[in-house]
Amino acid sequence: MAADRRIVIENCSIATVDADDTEYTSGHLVLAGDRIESLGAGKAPEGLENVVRRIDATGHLVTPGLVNTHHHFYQWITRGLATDHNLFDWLVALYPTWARIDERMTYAAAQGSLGMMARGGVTTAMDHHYVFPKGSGDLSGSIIRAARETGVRFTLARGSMDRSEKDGGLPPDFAVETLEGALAATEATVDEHHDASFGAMTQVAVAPCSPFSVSTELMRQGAELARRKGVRLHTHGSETVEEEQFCKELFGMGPTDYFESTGWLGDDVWMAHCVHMNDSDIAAFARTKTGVAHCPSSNARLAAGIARVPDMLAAGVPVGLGVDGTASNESGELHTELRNALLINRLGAHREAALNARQALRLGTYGGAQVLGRAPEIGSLEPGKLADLVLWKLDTLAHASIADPVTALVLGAAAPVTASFVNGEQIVENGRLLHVDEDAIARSTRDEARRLARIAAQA
Ligand SMILES: Nc1nc2[nH]c(O)nc2c(=O)[nH]1
Repeated sequence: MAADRRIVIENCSIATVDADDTEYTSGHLVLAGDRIESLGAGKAPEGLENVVRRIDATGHLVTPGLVNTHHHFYQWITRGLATDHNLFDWLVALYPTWARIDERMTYAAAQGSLGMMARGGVTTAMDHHYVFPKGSGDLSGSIIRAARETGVRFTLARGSMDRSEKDGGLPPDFAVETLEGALAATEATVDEHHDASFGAMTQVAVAPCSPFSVSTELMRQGAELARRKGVRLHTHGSETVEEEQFCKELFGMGPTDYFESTGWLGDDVWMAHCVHMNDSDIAAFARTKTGVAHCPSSNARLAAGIARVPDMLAAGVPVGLGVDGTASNESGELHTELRNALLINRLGAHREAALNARQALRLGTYGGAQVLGRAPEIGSLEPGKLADLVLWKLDTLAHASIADPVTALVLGAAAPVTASFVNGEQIVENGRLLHVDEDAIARSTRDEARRLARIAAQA
């Protein structure tokens, strides 16, 4: 949209998620080009020029677009398998299938994962992709293409594994890359796809998978590579008691100390899960501003435990929310994670207000932007920020009797998305994706899931 073309949204509740948690019961927003030009209480100012569209958003809450901070898109075509396993057993059951993915499968799975999230209010997504079978094609390119087509802002965390069974790791030997191959391919992906500019639609992070699937050398050199290139670092950390035991046996220390010893704490790092953290681990994350991708549904599905999010927030740790891969969170939705984060953390802390609705919304918006390093641009509704926002319909049977819109959004049923914008461009209307064919994606994900199951069964 040209910079002088304006969209006016009026008559809505607004939760800005700015530093003061400013909210308007009945307000307006003016979008100009790709930015939020102004917002406030009451009607938009009279006499605005070049208004190309006026949206009467009566009955809606407008929030910043949701930001997903941890996912594995390829798992969209292996949902519903190994349903009663803990993390290590689940991984061992699924690695042989995952090691057979190819470019067509990865593209379809990325379309499915992105489509499901975008329909539910996600405007910024990430994919931690760490399985690169030999001869499987341009997997990273196919994932980035799917993100561009869907219209969401995107971070590809180029993952890798090089510690297989023969080196004491968990993955089978045929599922991993070499140290040199993983580093070279990661660097090439950064060079080809990373955009460091304000408002970038595609960024790349360096993302070796986890302590039990990655050599210490790949952790160290991966961190050096990321810092040389000025990109962020991502990995799984402290997810289960088994991982903690693994680290103590192999490295003689717990996961957080191991990460610190390999250069993996810092304000350019975010880690998924962080369930098994003691006080000194949380203090180390807070001191270094290392971010956390909290994935409550996946942690429950894999019986991993409950991350100490209220303690992390109190200590000043940046925390966002993650769907996680859909082989461990079949719903694939982020808006339900707002509710699950609130409920699960109250259970974990045994405290009624351990996390409230506004904190949950902040985790899914500004917190996510912080951990992805995008907080100057997105995550809150403020003049000058990019126009990434969602109109949630709260005036139907599901929500109309709840007076407070943020409570309705977080604690109520999953709210319908009337419209969702990225850079001021609409990508969702009435819960349907505008730029891609949802029904065609449903068919191709079904077909690719079946093809993968067939190939894996024959291997
Ligand atoms: N929840 C998940 N944890 C993981 N650890 C690891 O090494 N891979 C995974 C994964 O796919 N999901």
